[in-house]
Amino acid sequence: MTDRITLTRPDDWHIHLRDGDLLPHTVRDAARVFSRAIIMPNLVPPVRDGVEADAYKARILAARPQGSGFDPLMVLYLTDQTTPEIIRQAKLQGQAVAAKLYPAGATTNSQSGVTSLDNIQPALEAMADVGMPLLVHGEVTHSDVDIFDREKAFIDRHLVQVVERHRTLRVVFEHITTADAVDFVRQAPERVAATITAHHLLFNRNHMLVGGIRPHYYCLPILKRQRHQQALCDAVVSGSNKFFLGTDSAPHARHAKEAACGCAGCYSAHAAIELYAEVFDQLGALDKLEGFASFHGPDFYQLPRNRDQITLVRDAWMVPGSLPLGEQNVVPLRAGESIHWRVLTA
Ligand SMILES: NC(=O)N[C@@H](CC(=O)O)C(=O)O
Ligand SMILES: [Zn+2]
Ligand SMILES: [Zn+2]
Repeated sequence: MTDRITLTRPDDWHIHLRDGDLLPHTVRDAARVFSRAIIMPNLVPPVRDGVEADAYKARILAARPQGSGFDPLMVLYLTDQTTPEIIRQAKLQGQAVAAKLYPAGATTNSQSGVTSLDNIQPALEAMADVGMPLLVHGEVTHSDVDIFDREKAFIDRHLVQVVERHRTLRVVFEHITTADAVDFVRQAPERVAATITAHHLLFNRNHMLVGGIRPHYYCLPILKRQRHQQALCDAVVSGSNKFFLGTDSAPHARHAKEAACGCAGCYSAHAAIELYAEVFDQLGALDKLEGFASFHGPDFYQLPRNRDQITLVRDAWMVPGSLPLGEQNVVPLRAGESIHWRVLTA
């Protein structure tokens, strides 16, 4: 049994840091282990252009712990109004590394999202042209589509066409949750990849719904049945470079989740790499963790791999029942339970 593993320092290719007085807490948790992170732009109002990305980046940098070299990689939020000029300018100025498609109404703070893909064709053409990857929250929003089928419907109705139509566009299918998404990404061209969260590897919808409803497991895309969880695990164990780490750590205050209409999002930044280590360990695939966490992401984004390393040891610790994040309390993943791996601090 392996009790210790050393990895090239990982990055998080999908995280929500939020803003304001949450920032010092979310940035500290992300920067604890990750060297870089793709910063999701779904603020209110969202990060719509290079100037807004620069301003948000400055707030993140100001919130870093002393001495931290944490590097936030900024992302534009596509709206019906996003022009090719906005894309070209942000790329030219180095203000954003990617742009994110939120179908309007699909998830938290997606009110300003895209109402029809027709509206962003010129922006997508510009992205393909300048080499700016498209990041996708891949769920349809039509009320006639069951919430458990929304990811597959998005592939069939939209993603296939986007990939076919824009032949040089690089695409990251974010936080995939189904066997259908795994199959789609596998058979797609090299320029199509996906992030996978720790919680979609660890849990299925039974964890959320059997024996009582557990709002802290509620996120979007929603946890699916076990067969899909297994397909995600198979994808990471395969070692394919098309799959990489993106926590989708997304804090919501306890009162906003433990409510009659609770918010979607799980907080995992307090223990992200530890939770992934646990999954890979359970799958007997600790040797595949470094590729997934530290190599496939930078390779896809055409960025250098990190040079330094972290070490994880098999050593259980208890996660607090709740974490103070600024004025708010957040119930993190594994709250009040133990995690079997720990990061060795130098
Ligand atoms: N994943 C979630 O359930 N929530 C995210 C938004 C998102 O990534 O879809 C959030 O911002 O809270
Ligand atoms: Zn999303
Ligand atoms: Zn997200």
